[in-house]
Amino acid sequence: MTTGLKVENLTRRFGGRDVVSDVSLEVMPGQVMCLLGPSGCGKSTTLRMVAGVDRQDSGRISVGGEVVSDDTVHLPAEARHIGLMFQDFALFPHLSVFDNVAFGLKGTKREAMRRVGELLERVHLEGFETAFPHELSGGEQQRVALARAVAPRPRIMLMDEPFSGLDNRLRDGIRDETLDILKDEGTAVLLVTHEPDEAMRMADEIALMREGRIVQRGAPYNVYNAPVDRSAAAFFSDINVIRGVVKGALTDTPFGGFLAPGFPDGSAVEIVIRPQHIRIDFDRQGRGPNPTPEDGTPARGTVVRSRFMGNESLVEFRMDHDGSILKATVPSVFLPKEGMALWLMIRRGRCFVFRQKD
Ligand SMILES: Nc1ncnc2c1ncn2[C@@H]1O[C@H](COP(=O)(O)OP(=O)(O)OP(=O)(O)O)[C@@H](O)[C@H]1O
Repeated sequence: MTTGLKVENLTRRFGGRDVVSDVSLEVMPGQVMCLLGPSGCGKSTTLRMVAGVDRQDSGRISVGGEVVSDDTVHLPAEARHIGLMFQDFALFPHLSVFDNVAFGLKGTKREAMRRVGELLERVHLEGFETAFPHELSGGEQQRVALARAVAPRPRIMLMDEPFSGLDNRLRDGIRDETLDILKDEGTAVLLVTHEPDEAMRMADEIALMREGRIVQRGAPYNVYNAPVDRSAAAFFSDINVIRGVVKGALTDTPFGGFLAPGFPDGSAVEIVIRPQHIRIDFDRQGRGPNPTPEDGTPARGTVVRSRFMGNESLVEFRMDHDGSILKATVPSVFLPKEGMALWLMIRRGRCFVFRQKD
């Protein structure tokens, strides 16, 4: 039994298509789980079923150890002890800040005043009690929405892209503030986002979704550093792909051999490398650095384009050996001229080898 949220084998069909397919997950109190995936992969549909505004075709949802929806039971949204925060967080425009936050509270007026006061202080909006939503900035409205959602002490908080309406400058602060409050309250949080950065920043655990299924689950560090396949790797950053065929547990490429453990001889594989794991070295009269076990053999390319991205520079190369394009990022400023020849090496410990799919 879990005191948080438990979802078992949830499936939802629209027009004969499984939009959510056999999704299971568990979120403990005080934990943040992010459903991360591209548009249309079924994240919001999953959340809507948990919220109780849509019903699954099969599967079970439990909150605090109590079944709230399965084949026989189906509690309405308001009986599930769930808080909601969506992108269009829609405060009640005709109610003051105080009344918005107090809206879902039961109990005496005194208790409500204490709870609202405590939360407005927590979101740095003390003194705004009598203001109306239209008098507040977007960030302030969002903080009222947070206070309102948290006020009745829901066991579960469901959030669907809750910060996407805010500009970047506000967003980071409000994300952190929201996390702190939800952790303090011990709420189990299920958050939907299509932005990997948001998921990495907020989640204790990421569930990566694709075409209605969870394809990978784990701590942000693990999902980023041990993707299950090429698409999972590509979801988090640009990637480079080098193809090859396994021979004697090694894949031979212009960058030297790559270990391909577990792949039989003759397997077509792809070696996936993130741009930050390519090492760049200078050309010394047509010669590059010596091969090393960590970085393999250097291969030469010429700069096609280089761009400054803020905290790093992105350099694109056309490789001498096959004309393919490889992308490398370098911390800070490195903007070599177009046409310059440089040598590239690939960090062996940081690349992934997958079976070639197409
Ligand atoms: N009520 C519905 N009737 C028919 N199809 C639906 C319905 N609701 C969702 N879908 C379809 O289910 C799929 C998944 O939609 P969903 O909104 O869950 O995706 P999502 O991952 O949340 O995407 P986004 O980030 O764009 O909101 C989509 O193809 C959508 O068109």
